[in-house]
Amino acid sequence: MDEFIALERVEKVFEVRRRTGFLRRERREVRAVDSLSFTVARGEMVGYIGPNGAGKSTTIKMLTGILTPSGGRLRVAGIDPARERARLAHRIGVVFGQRTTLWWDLPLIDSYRLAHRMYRIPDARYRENLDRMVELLELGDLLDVPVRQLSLGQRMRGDIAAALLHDPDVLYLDEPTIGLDVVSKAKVRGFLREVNAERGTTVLLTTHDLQDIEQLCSRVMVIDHGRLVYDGRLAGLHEAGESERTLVVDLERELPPVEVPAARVVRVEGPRQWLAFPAGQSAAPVVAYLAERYPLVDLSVREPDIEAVIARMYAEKAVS
Ligand SMILES: Nc1ncnc2c1ncn2[C@@H]1O[C@H](COP(=O)(O)OP(=O)(O)OP(=O)(O)O)[C@@H](O)[C@H]1O
Repeated sequence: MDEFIALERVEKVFEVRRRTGFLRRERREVRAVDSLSFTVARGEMVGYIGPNGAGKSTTIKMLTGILTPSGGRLRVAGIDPARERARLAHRIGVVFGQRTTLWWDLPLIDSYRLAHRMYRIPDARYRENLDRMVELLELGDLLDVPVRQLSLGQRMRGDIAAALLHDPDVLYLDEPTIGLDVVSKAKVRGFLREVNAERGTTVLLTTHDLQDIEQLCSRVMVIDHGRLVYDGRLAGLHEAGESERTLVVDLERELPPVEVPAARVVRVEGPRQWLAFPAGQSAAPVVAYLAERYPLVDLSVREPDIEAVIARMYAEKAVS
């Protein structure tokens, strides 16, 4: 397999100083990315998802060379991004849904002319690419409009075109459909599918919208606390099953597994028992039932792990 993006035990540790008193400061390490390994083949479209603070942006920043890893080995198109950021820039395109790389006060076309010069795109290729983008992203009427006057959906299409004019081999998309209406989302997704099929562009997509993944990516990676917790087909996440929460109960003494409707004992350790129950259901009836019949000392509820959460989110999306 042609490994276009390769990470081997990549780490990123931030040192943060926190004020803990009038003159006291505490140093703390945040392990944003922790021994992360994966490869992406040329032409793959991969979803990269996880909860807030999971380490997604940090990964993308290392892949573009903005941040240097604290450890491990990272390559994009055979290039070490942190060492050869300028050379890599010609091979990658980046789109941030929350920020624009376009010139705010200038007509859209001026940002493209600048990219033409900056990336030294051959004239014929520039014209060809621009024409194709204008056609596919319906930018014709927008080229002479100052960027600040564009709607969010128009601006996003403008940004995506800007990221692709220099024929990058890989495209990083960070929330490309955030805030867009249904029609604009469909346009952006349709275009990305087209670009991937037509040019074989490798795409790494970060999103909180699982429909982006569903419609674009055959593979999804889930990151949590800087670690890869799932890598496979989206259907696999789906099949990860009905997610469950866990009620941990401490009884006065060791007892046989408790019997509670709509919950089942999954583990017993001395007087402590673990009960799984559907995540969508309140813990209150289970707790009330237990409290009435068993000598309870303490209890706590554990949320499902990220895979299960994402499986459930996906299941809900699929139904709605
Ligand atoms: N420059 C920094 N200095 C210190 N800590 C940082 C820095 N950048 C990120 N972090 C921390 O690293 C962790 C991972 O952050 P990151 O932005 O990569 O997460 P994310 O998955 O992109 O989250 P979100 O979905 O909210 O954008 C977080 O705990 C964050 O607070």
